[in-house]
Amino acid sequence: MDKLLIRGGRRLQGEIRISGAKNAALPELCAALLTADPVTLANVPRLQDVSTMVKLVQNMGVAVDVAGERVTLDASRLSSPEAPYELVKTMRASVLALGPLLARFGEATVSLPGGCAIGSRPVDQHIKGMQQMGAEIVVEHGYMIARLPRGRERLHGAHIRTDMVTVTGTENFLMAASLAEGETVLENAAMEPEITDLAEMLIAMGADIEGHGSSRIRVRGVERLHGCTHEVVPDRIETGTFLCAVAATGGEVLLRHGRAEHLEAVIDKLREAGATVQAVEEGIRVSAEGRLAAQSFRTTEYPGFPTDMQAQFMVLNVIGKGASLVTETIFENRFMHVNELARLGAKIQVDGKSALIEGVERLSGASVMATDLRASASLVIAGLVAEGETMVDRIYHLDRGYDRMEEKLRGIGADIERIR
Ligand SMILES: CC(=O)N[C@H]1[C@@H](OP(=O)(O)OP(=O)(O)OC[C@H]2O[C@@H](n3ccc(=O)[nH]c3=O)[C@H](O)[C@@H]2O)O[C@H](CO)[C@@H](O)[C@@H]1O
Ligand SMILES: C=C(OP(=O)(O)O)C(=O)O
Repeated sequence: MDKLLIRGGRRLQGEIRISGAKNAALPELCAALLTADPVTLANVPRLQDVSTMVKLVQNMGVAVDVAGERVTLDASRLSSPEAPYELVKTMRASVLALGPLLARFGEATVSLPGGCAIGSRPVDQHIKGMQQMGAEIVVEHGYMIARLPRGRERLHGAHIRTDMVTVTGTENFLMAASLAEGETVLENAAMEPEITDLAEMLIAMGADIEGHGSSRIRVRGVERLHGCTHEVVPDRIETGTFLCAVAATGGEVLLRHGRAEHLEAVIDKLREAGATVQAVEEGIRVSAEGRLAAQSFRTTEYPGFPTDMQAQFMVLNVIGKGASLVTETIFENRFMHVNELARLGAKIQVDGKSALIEGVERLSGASVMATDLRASASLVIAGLVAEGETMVDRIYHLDRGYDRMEEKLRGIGADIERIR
């Protein structure tokens, strides 16, 4: 199992190129199932989840050609509309196959994703929404088995109001509604930039969508969608992770292609902490010196502070001046990094949904274990500032969602190597 060895204490200086967003690329790979024409995605990040999604659609019979960051998919023929447990268990986003399969082929068998390290993560809203659009769904032997009633060829439009804001739920409904008969209105829709990016791709395929980026989206179904070429939006969470890394170590870095307008809640907190963050033509420029001021925050849906940035920003608080309170409102178990950060010298007390952090002047290197994707990223940032050596184990979590993170960090002066 690969590990990362980090020798902390280096300033970060230079330039990093931000990759395409994992959480946009994954639904967009599934959107290729909606058409018999070839679809090309550009700026696809090279990471494990993308390889898993490619495997998932190949397993259904989709022809996929991967050429660096360009992926072309041809779903003209499908052998089996199924997402098996073996693939779904490693990547929850596999549930995104449900909407497109049902919409185009009228049937889908998708393994229930189950829980993961950060929480229970049910898919009841996905099921309810698809049922409202006319699908018959039974859950048996750990699978959602979905089909259209006898005599029906397409899903139908519906008025869907989810009980909570769900990102992949909104994406599943958007894809399904694009090929459904009639109009669908999504209330309480997620507003994340990845939703907007997916909607723009679907529009380029011929879909009729209005209101994406707001909490009310209207989709008028069309009979067929055609191929397109679409460039995946830059990854705001990768961008935020590197912003926090530079703010923690000190230095000056340009994050090429980073989009400040997608990260306002994080950037506001970084500025309040004392970092300089500027939106420039090429991306985002960040610089910081010395200890910053700890910042309290609570995670909420976009445009609030993203839960996917909670663990990384917490490191700034751990080494920041003063006390801070971090509240996680999206997932019930997203403080797995706390005990590992404590091994490096962090002072954090968790009480239910909140973590009370008392800033310390220094961290000292130790062996730590990654427990989930963003927890891994927080341990890497902590390792970059800790004195001495930090070994981060189980970095397969990190590889799931970061495109060659250690190479990018080495490029800006970090002392970090992968031990195989
Ligand atoms: C591939 C992808 O894009 N993943 C992101 C997506 O995950 P994902 O789409 O899985 O997260 P959701 O937005 O659906 O989850 C939000 C909350 O709703 C709950 N819920 C959701 C659906 C459902 O049917 N029932 C239910 O109870 C979840 O357990 C969670 O507490 O949004 C999360 C919240 O921004 C991010 O952390 C993930 O990085
Ligand atoms: C939680 C995340 O991803 P996923 O939904 O794929 O588990 C994440 O990207 O931080």
